[in-house]
Amino acid sequence: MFQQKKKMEDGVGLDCLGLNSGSVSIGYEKELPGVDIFVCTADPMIEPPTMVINTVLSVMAYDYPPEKLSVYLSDDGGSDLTFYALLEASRFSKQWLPFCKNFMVEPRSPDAYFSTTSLPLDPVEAKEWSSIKKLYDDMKNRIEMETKFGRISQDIRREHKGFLQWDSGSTRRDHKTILQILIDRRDPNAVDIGGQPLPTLVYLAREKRPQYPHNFKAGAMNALIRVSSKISDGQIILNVDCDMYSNNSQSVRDALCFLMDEEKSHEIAFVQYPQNFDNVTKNDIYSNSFWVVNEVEFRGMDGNGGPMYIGTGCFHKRDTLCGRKYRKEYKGEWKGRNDRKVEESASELEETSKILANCSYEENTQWGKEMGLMYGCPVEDVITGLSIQCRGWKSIYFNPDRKGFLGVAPTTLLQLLIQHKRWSEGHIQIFLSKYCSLIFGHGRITPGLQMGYCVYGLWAPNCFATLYYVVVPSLCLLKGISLFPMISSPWFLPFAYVIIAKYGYSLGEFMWSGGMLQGWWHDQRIWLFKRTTAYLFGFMDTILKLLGFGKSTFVVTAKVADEDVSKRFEQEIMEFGTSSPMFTIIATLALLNLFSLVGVVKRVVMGTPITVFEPLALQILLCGLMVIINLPVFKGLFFRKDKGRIPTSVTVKSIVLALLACSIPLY
Ligand SMILES: O=c1ccn([C@@H]2O[C@H](COP(=O)(O)OP(=O)(O)O[C@H]3O[C@H](CO)[C@@H](O)[C@H](O)[C@H]3O)[C@@H](O)[C@H]2O)c(=O)[nH]1
Ligand SMILES: [Mn+2]
Repeated sequence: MFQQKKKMEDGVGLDCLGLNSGSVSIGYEKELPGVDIFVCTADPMIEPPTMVINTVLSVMAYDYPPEKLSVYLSDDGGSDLTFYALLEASRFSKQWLPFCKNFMVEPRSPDAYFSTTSLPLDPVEAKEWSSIKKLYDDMKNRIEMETKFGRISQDIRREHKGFLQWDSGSTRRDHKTILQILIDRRDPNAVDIGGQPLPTLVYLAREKRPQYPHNFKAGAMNALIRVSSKISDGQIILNVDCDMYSNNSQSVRDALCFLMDEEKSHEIAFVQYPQNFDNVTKNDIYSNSFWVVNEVEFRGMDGNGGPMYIGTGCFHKRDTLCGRKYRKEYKGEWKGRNDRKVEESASELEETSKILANCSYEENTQWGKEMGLMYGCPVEDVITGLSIQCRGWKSIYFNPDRKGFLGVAPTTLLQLLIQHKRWSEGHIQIFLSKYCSLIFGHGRITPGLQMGYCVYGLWAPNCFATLYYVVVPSLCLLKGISLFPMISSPWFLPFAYVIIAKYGYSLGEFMWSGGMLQGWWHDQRIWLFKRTTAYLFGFMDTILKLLGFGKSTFVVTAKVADEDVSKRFEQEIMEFGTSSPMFTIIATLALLNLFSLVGVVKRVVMGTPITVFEPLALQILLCGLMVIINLPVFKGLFFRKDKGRIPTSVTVKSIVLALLACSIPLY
């Protein structure tokens, strides 16, 4: 079964275990475990409530028995706007879910569906399609109207008792736990327009107090784990970011094929889908596609014990996420534990569960250490996954043709660099902590996986090698100092081999994984920018933290942009626009190489014989490539008039810095 399911990735759609709908073995239907789905959001301004509820609706509409499905929205923004949007979604789901099921809609995020399909030909279907689209548009308008005002009107407040939980004193960072069960599957009235039951839907904003660290997404997830254990206690937990809608209504059943497999499931802790995005443009100038990560690196890890946990699109067994250690005897054991009966009424449940999301609940417990997601690391997901694997569990990477989840990738250069700073910082922190895959992982995970983690763990220190290569050879070129062997020397061969093999392989790997030549070139540019800025800052911040300065942060990636910024993203024009120190570094490095190249050209024009340049050939090549790859930077510095250009202050700073660097005497 197991191997067969894996083969599905290659398009051999096999219906393993009979779990997929419409299959023969109805018997399995009864055995299906409860699935709790956690959606995390943190800020209604940069994660618009309409986007969040599209994700919620897409996971509510999974092809899975609704009485076994519960969806929880964690709102770290503690915003009544998000709550209002969720309330609207709970009403709209009564039409949307039956529509999806009757017409086999795909994808089941209304926004994504209506923007990719047009009016169906069949008249019956067309009528339904138009009426549901109108309902959706009306709802979206209502939500956007309230979001624009930034405040919920009194009329709407009166519609639901949940709004009473926002009292005058509550702010984002200081409020008590807000918990509302919007749909209770035990309620006989919780049915859709066709009379079918609806999945449970819960809104949670855990308590926030300034004196308690809230531990960002990890803290939110742990509160969800506890609250859900009281309300639905699904044995499987799916975790998605608020922008990652479900693009495939079969994903739950697919994941269960691994998690319930008769032979192997007892050793599997989680099933991870890759991160894919639906806003990637044709040539992908910010290299958001992760071709090589998804097709090479994660498959490699999969073959060595399993991929990392990357925080979204991941199905966990509740037990293992809560700290359970692997033991051989577990085989076949967990299936028996089904459907705990909850006696309390919805409002009683709300009151008793609220306590579990209070700040003080975790004091003197193992939460954040041995239980749930681990605290203190900007990539809480990766360190948690690693510790699960070190407890003896395996994981599965599943990447079917029809993508399981689609999210929103960064649309400006700065957003991208900030995201990568967080990631590189998180990975190096793990590498330098007691959880280092080489030390802690020794004897616990396979050597292949130990090394696999190092690829990411060593991202950050890589900045130094890159900085050396983009600065020193060019400066030496300017001064006429040769660093590499002559082209005619046999010592040139190893250099030529490394360069050709490295870049030839990199291009090949990129294209085998599904990328294009242009995309690869953009990928090289982004690697350069990431290494010289994001990784450098990530490394420095880590060192500062190790020395006791600075504290953990989590800068949430924006999922919306101004109209003209989005337009430039569509047109694939690189977005600078703000004066960030990262841009000063990028521009300075570009100019420094430009000046060196100009220096060479000047000498040629002045009549210096070409032979003089032979010992400098590799440096000229490197410097020339640096100038070409930085063309968008020069455009941003000197040739653009739009708001996305490099700001004048950055231009001035970088020119001064580059000139200073060029005037350093080297002997
Ligand atoms: O205090 C916080 C901060 C963030 N989030 C949520 O965490 C998710 C991820 O945040 P985002 O800004 O989108 O970060 P990304 O860089 O896109 O996230 C990737 O990397 C993170 C770790 O760095 C993981 O947590 C994510 O799951 C993974 O998708 C979002 O849904 C946020 O709403 C919270 O719930 N609380
Ligand atoms: Mn994200």
